[in-house]
Amino acid sequence: MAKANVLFADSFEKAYQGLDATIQRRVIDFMLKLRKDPDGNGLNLKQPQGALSKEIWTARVNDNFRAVLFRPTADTFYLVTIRPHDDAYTYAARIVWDINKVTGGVDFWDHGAIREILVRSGDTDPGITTKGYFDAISDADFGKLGVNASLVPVLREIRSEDALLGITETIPKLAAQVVLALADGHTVDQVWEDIVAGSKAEDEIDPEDYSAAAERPATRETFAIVTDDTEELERMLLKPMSEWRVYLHPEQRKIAYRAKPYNGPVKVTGGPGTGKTVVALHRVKALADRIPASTGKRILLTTYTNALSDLLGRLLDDLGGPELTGKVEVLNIDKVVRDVLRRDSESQWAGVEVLGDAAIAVRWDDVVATSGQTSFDRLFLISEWEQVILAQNIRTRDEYFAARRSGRGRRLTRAERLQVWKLVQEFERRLDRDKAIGFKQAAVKASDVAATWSEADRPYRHVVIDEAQDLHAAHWKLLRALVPAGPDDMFLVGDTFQRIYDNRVTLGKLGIDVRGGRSKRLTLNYRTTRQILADALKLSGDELPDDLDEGSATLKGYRSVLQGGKPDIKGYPSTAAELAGLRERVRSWHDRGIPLEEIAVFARTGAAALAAADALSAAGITATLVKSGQKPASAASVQTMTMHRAKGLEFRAVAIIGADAVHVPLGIAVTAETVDHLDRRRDLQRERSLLFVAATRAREALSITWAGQPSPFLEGLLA
Ligand SMILES: Nc1ncnc2c1ncn2[C@@H]1O[C@H](COP(=O)(O)OP(=O)(O)OP(=O)(O)O)[C@@H](O)[C@H]1O
Repeated sequence: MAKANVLFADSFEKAYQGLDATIQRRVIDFMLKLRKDPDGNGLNLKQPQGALSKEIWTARVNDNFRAVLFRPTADTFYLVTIRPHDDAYTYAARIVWDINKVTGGVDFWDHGAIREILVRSGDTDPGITTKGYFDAISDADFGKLGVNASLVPVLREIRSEDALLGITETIPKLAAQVVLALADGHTVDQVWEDIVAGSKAEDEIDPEDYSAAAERPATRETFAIVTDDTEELERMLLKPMSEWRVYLHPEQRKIAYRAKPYNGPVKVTGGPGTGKTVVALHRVKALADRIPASTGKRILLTTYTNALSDLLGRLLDDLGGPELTGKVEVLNIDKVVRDVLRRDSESQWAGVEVLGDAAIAVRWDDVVATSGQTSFDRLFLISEWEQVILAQNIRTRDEYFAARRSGRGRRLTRAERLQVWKLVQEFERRLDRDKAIGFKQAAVKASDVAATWSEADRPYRHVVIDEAQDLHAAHWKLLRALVPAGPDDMFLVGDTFQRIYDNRVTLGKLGIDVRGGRSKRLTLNYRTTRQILADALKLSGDELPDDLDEGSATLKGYRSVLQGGKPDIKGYPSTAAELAGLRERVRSWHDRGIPLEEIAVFARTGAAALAAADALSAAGITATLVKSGQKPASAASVQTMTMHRAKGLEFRAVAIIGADAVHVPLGIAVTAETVDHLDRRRDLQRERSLLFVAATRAREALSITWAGQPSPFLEGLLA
């Protein structure tokens, strides 16, 4: 007999994880039995009385627990949840099933719960005169947006925000996003464009054909398929809850698993928490699946910092284990640079010290101090060196005289250019003397080396890049040269709203052309609650950053469907009082059940992050200062770190401290107006982005505090 087709929903996985190990084993047995012989003894399939769908059943897991399932055909089973006996029957009687008319995916929802929410929030009270949220939306529009017709009458009854938010937690995910966007005032056309169009089924939808529906991406977002491999099944169910490994949103799946090769580089942008890293990881998997294991590490996965490349390596292992990691080199960009220089016998790499930004800054200070001039300060010179001279790989004075200085605010006369050139020469001479090199300089050298390689010598077949917004032009030239130009050569994800280093590029000019439908944007945030997101957006300011090319980036349609409490935004009279407040806040988060390692404290400076760790430790709360380049502590400990270090991470609760007018923006990181007004604008924007990055690391709880005057960037929040 052919085996039954069994799928399980994310809600089933969640229920499974809440059970004791002995019951979990029974659940696995139950699933395998269901697949082998659904009508056999022991499963005790029964239909609840008064159920809303006649295909709803419950089945025996053990004496106390039953599974709730949907059986549209004799041999297809969709598992929804596992509950104690009576509960399972009650729940089963209230759920509704359908094939979505737009996505073709299988939808289900708890219809009984919706009614209860409306009653509880008073929205159904007779005599209520408040207008409904959706009075202006026609039934046909709801239908066009994939909202099931039987949901529309209840949606029309929603009058309060409470009911709105409660109901969006019980209806199918796509409908929830549509409803929230409409409630936020987005037009039907916008909602179609931003939310629904990407999930539309590619084939014709037969409203009765649950076998075809099971195959569609929209179904696979919510359901995973049960195979006969017990170990794999256990692994899927037992893994810590990270839904993204199993269920990609169709918008994400389409990008990561496109069957046809992309005809060149692909760029994926999107606000914080939209799953860019997740898409990059799945893209790596999709590409790896197409190459044989025997060919070695033919995919490069890279990002800006070491800490993030470590994290990517771990996530990749989670996603595909050794079979996948055996095909992928995961390196941060500076290691990629070293790797290339090491391959080249002429680059005389041995014994050269590579200097980070802080060491470079100190050395520039020395050059400025001994130069006897006051026209150019350190910040200006670093910018000119990195963003003009290194970015264009300028080698001679004449090249510098002829160079375009686009993006620079201060015009230079020929005499001034000569003066700058001499200072740069002096700076580089001193580095040479000390056998040292800056990271970006090393990248320029490496890209020169790689540019001499023949197509056949390029080491990778695919390059995938995370946090693309922070890479320097020399990094891009290098990456471009590591992979032969052609289908699926480069795949990059990033968000210029989160740019926190001073690197700006126009990819098109660096030989990375992402036109022709190869620029994608993700808009749904999976990390942060709506409440936190709304406040974080007020920090990001009005200025729109570039899109890594000649256009502007946008956060249009950016949204979350998660709910939570309002962030705590608060000033204190002194730093001591602020730290005392921090201790209390951390305690209360911990008392609420948030483990210490899921709580983070971010500050603009290392000194303030250290002070926070000390203050917490002194109060008996275990806390660790995580330095740049270090891994976060794995033990139960609050993590304190700078905002720079926080990039790419996430925590259940985040406290941002020291958001005062002196430290945010940080004076020494901002060019004076008189030196270069464009640099100043960018520096301020970067400081703002830091705060935005820090705030968007929070999943459930966020506080932003300061002592004395609040940061000017908090203005929108405090208004
Ligand atoms: N389809 C999905 N289903 C469930 N969770 C998801 C999904 N996609 C992403 N997530 C979760 O959302 C969070 C954010 O994802 P990710 O880190 O990939 O976002 P990002 O866009 O790279 O964020 P940032 O730019 O802020 O670093 C992670 O916890 C991830 O596991």
